This record gives sequence, structure tokens and C-alpha cells, in this order.
Amino acid sequence: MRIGVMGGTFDPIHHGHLVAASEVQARFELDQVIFVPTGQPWQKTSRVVSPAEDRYLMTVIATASNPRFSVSRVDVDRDGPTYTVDTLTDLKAKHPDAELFFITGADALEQILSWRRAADAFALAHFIGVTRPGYTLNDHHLPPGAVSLVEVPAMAISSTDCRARNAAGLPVWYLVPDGVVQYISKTGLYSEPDA
Ligand SMILES: Nc1ncnc2c1ncn2[C@@H]1O[C@H](COP(=O)(O)OP(=O)(O)OP(=O)(O)O)[C@@H](O)[C@H]1O
Ligand SMILES: O=C(O)c1ccc[n+]([C@@H]2O[C@H](COP(=O)([O-])O)[C@@H](O)[C@H]2O)c1
Repeated sequence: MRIGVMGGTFDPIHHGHLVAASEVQARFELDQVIFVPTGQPWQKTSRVVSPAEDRYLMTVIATASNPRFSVSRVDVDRDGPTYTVDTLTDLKAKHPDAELFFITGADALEQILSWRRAADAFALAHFIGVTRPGYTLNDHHLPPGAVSLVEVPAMAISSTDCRARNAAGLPVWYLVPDGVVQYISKTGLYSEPDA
């Protein structure tokens, strides 16, 4: 079994995340991709992150129609800051025979050596770095063979921009899945600028 793991804060999940996961699923012949919303993303300190349950529910809504996509609560349910080494350890325990592939955008890949116990995370999964508009994708700083680099269709979308657009009364239709637009409208998430 080959399992992709797409970690993210998903505040909100958008089509950049979904296209990246879909492209990697097809190219690496993954049986499934598990989306893992963060519990407490310790490196996103510059603003207040939305409640984990809202981010989890939006991720479920966004992925529900794809039979190869699912969502895990491992990070949402673990207390304390979210570290990928824990995410991968928990998923390995649930899927002991699986080969894990951790998917990250070019911006996250740049930061990866600042992650907790990064070397242990590399031992638990093969990492796949994907292109993202505005960032340069490279693995010069990473252990040889630890990462594959993949070009995915360019989606110049960020969660920051989706939140800002919603707060400004601009549409987020077609940037995020329809159900997520409706969830944001129903809950009033992002009606104020980032705090
Ligand atoms: N448009 C995109 N194209 C490719 N990868 C992306 C894109 N947006 C996010 N990613 C990747 O998805 C993962 C989760 O990203 P995250 O949830 O932080 O979204 P974000 O749009 O970067 O959020 P924010 O703007 O709040 O920082 C990261 O590995 C990130 O690099
Ligand atoms: O392990 C760490 O120390 C670590 C530090 C920052 C980010 N991550 C993971 O990287 C993924 C993308 O994070 P983010 O903050 O860009 O949404 C997500 O799965 C995070 O848990 C992991």
C-alpha cells in the first residue's frame, strides 16, 4: 500500500492543496492520500489560527467526493504543537505495512530543516516537494534521495488570500470547493481581517 500524506493548516483548504494532492496521487500511483489538518501549527505564530474542528470539517467537505482522499484526525486530536514526526509515527502505527509519501509545497520545503526532528521525519516517509507559484522549488539543503521534486499545475492561491478576500467582501468561489464557500458563509469564519 502506498499512502500520500498531505499535511496543512487548511485555514481554509483550497484548490492549490487539492490539485497538488491529486497530481502526486496520480504520478506516484498512490492508493490513497490522507489529508491531515494541523492541531496547533507552531510556526504560524503571526496570526490567530481558526479552531481545529472548523479546519477539519472544511477538509472533510473538500475531499468527500474523491474516493482516494480521506482525512485523519491524528494531529487535531493530539495535544500540544503539531510536529510532522509525530504525524508520521501515528500514521505508520495505523498502517504498518504502508509506504508513506509526505507532500509539501515549495514554501514548506524551504523551512523543513527547522522542523522538529527533521531527520527522523525523513526516515519515516519519502518527501515530495511540489511547485507553488512565487516560490523556488529545490532540495539543495536536504539529504540526497530524501525528496522528490514534482511540477504540479500552477494554482496561485493561498489560504491567507482567501481569508483576506472573504473579509473584504470579495468572492472565494472557484478558489475553494463550493461546500467550503458555503461552510465559510454559514459559520462567519474570516468575516474579520486576520488578528
Ligand atoms: N497553491 C499551492 N500550490 C502548491 N502547494 C500549496 C499551495 N498552497 C499550499 N500548498 C502547500 O500545502 C501545504 C499546506 O499549506 P497551508 O495549509 O499552510 O496553506 P497556505 O495557503 O500556505 O496557508 P497560509 O496562506 O495561511 O499560510 C503546504 O505544504 C503548502 O506548501
Ligand atoms: O514538524 C514540524 O516541526 C513542522 C513545522 C511546520 C510545519 N509542519 C508541517 O508542515 C505541513 C504544512 O504546514 P503549514 O504550517 O504550512 O500549514 C503541516 O503538516 C505541518 O504540521 C511541521
